[in-house]
Amino acid sequence: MRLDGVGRRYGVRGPWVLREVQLDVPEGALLRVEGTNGSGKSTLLRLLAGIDRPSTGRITGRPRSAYVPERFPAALPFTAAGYLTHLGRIHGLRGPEAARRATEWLERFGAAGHAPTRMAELSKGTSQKVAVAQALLAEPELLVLDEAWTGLDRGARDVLDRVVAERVADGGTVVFVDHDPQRLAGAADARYRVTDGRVVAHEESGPAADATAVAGPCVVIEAEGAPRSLPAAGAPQLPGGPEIAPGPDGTTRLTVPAAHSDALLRALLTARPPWHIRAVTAAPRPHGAPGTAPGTDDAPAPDEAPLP
Ligand SMILES: Nc1ncnc2c1ncn2[C@@H]1O[C@H](COP(=O)(O)OP(=O)(O)OP(=O)(O)O)[C@@H](O)[C@H]1O
Repeated sequence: MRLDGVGRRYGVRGPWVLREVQLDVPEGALLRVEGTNGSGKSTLLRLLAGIDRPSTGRITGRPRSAYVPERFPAALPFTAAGYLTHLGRIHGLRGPEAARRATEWLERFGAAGHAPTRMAELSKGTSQKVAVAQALLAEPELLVLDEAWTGLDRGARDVLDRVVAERVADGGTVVFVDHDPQRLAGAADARYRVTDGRVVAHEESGPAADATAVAGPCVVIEAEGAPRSLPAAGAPQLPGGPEIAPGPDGTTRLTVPAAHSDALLRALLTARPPWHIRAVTAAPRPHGAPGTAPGTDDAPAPDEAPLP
């Protein structure tokens, strides 16, 4: 999909919220959109999802899209399962298949018990699970998530992380906004910032950053996944060649120079089956420094401080 000279303003005399936006949205990519409150992120996402039209410019090549809005209209005259089944039918699914998928998604997000609850009576979090499920029902080629994690409990947030990784691994595209800078940390293929009505790409770290990375700080990733999908000791074929050791509670601890942590997180999230990231922490000493042997049992505990 391509946005060419796209602008959007609300009302013929309203200020331009977006101006001259040039953006390529490739297949099989995860794109993060950032910006301050009111900068126009939701406006951009609505245009991408096709539920709003540009005031000027063109959008071409739109794939089959689904959207989780920032505010979901919860007071609808349906039960949770009834609403999802209804939407599944609108998306062209046959009744039984729509009902099956509705149940499946509610189960996956831990909301199966609320299938017969009327939408107006759902808690905010459960209502948000329905909002996410409605977007996933029809397996969209482009999934647009506007703060979709907000209000979800931890289990459901983790499920949504995995679902995003699965969609991208299957060749779909996901565009998301989230207030948590650690959301899907390192997994995004590109990050864009909406600022002064423009959509600008974030600069990625270049080769110079990589050159100094090995001597720099480390990151410890605690993850859960299929142990046989990673080698038992050092893994040069993984980004950054992480040191690998058993972590707490059956997790695996991967220690990698900070400059490679984004790429490693992406590799884990898009592995088949995807790994579940339990924690990402800064390591106290440089990777490979004498006595630190990151990831081994006698290594000093990593700092608990979250990464910046
Ligand atoms: N339907 C609308 N009618 C009029 N103005 C609107 C409408 N939607 C958004 N705006 C205005 O467009 C600007 C950008 O809003 P938008 O919701 O896109 O920003 P945002 O970056 O998503 O903000 P936030 O981080 O607070 O969610 C704001 O000034 C907002 O008031």
